[in-house]
Amino acid sequence: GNYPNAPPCIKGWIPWFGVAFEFGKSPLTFISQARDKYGPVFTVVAAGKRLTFVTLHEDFRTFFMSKDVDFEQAVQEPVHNTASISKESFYKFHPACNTLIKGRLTPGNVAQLTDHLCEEFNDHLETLGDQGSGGLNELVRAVMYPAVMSNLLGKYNSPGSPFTMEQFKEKFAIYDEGFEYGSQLPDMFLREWASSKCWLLSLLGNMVVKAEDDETSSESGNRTLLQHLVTLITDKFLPNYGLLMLWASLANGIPITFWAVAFILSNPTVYQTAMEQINAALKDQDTRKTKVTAEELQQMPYVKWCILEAIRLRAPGAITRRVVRPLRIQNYVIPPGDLLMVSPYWAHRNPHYFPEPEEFKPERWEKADLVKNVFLEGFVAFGGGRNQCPGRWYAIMELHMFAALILFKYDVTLMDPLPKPSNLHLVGTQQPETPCTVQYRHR
Ligand code: HEM
Repeated sequence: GNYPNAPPCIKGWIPWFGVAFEFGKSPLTFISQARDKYGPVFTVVAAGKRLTFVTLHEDFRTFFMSKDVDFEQAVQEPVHNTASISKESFYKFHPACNTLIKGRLTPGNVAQLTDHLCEEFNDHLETLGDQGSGGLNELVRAVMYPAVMSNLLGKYNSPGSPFTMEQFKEKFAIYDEGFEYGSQLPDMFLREWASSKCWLLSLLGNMVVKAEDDETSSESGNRTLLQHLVTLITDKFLPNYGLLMLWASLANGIPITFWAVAFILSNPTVYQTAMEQINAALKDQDTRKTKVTAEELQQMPYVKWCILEAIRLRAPGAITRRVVRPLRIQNYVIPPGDLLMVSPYWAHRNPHYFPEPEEFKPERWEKADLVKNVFLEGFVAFGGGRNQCPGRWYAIMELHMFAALILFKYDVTLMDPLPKPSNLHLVGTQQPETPCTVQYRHR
């Protein structure tokens, strides 16, 4: 129409539906093929939406910093579909929500959550017993779901509560699995997904009541994220915001933990180097009641490199902004209304920034100034700008802690080859395509 300088546009032959089918089958592969064919900036029309992909690193600054793009306007509809929060409420509360979480999870505040998280991980790891075998993905979830929930949101399972952890694992898995479709489609097309969402919303309703009760008794320094949220959100959507926060805190962190442990175990020299550091830092510790402090984590920089390398290789498929005014990128003008997309997954496969990009090479992180919390150039797993992931310092600490603890306490062996990542999803990180069994024995 009025934008002759718009980027090349990929449309399907069925009007409106566009390339939704082809795109939906394997969006990650589709993006890289489209880039090869159409160049670094291109628009995909899928299910009535225009998604404009920006693939050159030099344009990422514009994506993160331009005043002509907007985060809230890009995610409002998906937020409505996935957490049933009204448009008015979202625009009213979201900016303060983001500021709140960012403020609660600064590197300094994260250090104060470390001891409690370690206790939780230790206790849940102990329930594995002396030896056994099982799916690594299931193992990671069984330990991390309850531990991270309790660490960030407070204990939810008040005695006599009808919500069990087993049910939670099942409902959350369905909700997370369908999150991408759920963000696009009305509930009526997705019965089972919608019912899991309802279950989770009542759980959050229950946790909010508990957080409000405990609010009066806890000192401000010890409040959980949920208790802070309770004082911020003053409308009826409080549990819904709780659900979003819960999803954000588990959806990427936990699958990437799986990948981090799997990468370490599948690579003998990496494993050996990591174990030397873990054993040196924790040498006199009890393997049954292991306490890893923030200082001890700092003595295991190689393990942290492994974590960052796993995050690099399994970064979210896409992040998004809404174009609100005509936006110049390369020689194109992107029309307002487009969803602007960056794929961290593909950005991290650019050999200019990450030589041998498909290789798991923790040493590449030696060059990053991690003490000053600076990542490697070209690393965008946590997004950027005002809406950069506020949980990133927590995420790194959590993954670092989990890897150190499980490897110190247990001798773990992979029984299956390292799975391939599934490329079914664009939102969030990739799940393993095949099961991955481990054998473990308490040290
Ligand atoms: C390795 C794990 C994680 C990865 C790769 C990740 C990645 C991301 C990305 C890419 C975004 C969007 C940023 C943008 O659009 O610029 C985001 C947003 C967010 N993340 Fe994370 N994240 C992780 C872990 C966590 C954890 C553990 C928490 C909570 C403690 C968390 C809380 C959030 C929240 C609340 C938002 C929304 C921010 C907003 O509404 O402005 N994330 N994350």
